Amino acid sequence: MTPPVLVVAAALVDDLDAPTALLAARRRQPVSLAGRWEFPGGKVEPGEDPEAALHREIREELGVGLTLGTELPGPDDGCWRLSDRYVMRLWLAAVAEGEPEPLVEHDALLWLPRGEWLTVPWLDADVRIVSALAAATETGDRLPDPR
Ligand SMILES: Nc1nc2c([nH]c(=O)n2[C@H]2C[C@H](O)[C@@H](COP(=O)(O)OP(=O)(O)OP(=O)(O)O)O2)c(=O)[nH]1
Repeated sequence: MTPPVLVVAAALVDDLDAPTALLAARRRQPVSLAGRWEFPGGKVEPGEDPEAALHREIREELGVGLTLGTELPGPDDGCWRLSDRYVMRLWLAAVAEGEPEPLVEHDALLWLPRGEWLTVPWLDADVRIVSALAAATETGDRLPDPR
């Protein structure tokens, strides 16, 4: 069986220590996923370091530099299973440089205030991840430091 492809993505927030706003990105393609919201990111290339891939993808897709925060580990060997073909790793991140714009893969970006993170139609696999992220970043329940 072919091993799943690793996708890396960023939960971009306004403040890594006390996140309130979360950036959602609306896919423009393929048609089957267009109009649904996701965490910006993409596939890790063969031999590529996952964190380097995340910086590359976000630079390509949103035109910004990142400060990476802690990873939100998932229940599938530390990853989040998206489908038979893909698993995802997700990091909290803040914009270090630039202003996010929907350059390539997306046709809209939205900063969602806390309490409204689930109010847009996320890709199916992302719904439980957004819920887990909201729970993990509630005030007083901080994720551990990344390193
Ligand atoms: N980037 C991203 N992909 C997701 C999320 N949730 C989810 O199910 N996926 C799926 C959609 C795609 O089928 C798959 C791969 O992601 P992608 O299409 O963004 O990868 P990519 O940017 O490298 O794509 P491409 O250049 O090859 O077109 O992961 C998510 O939150 N973010």
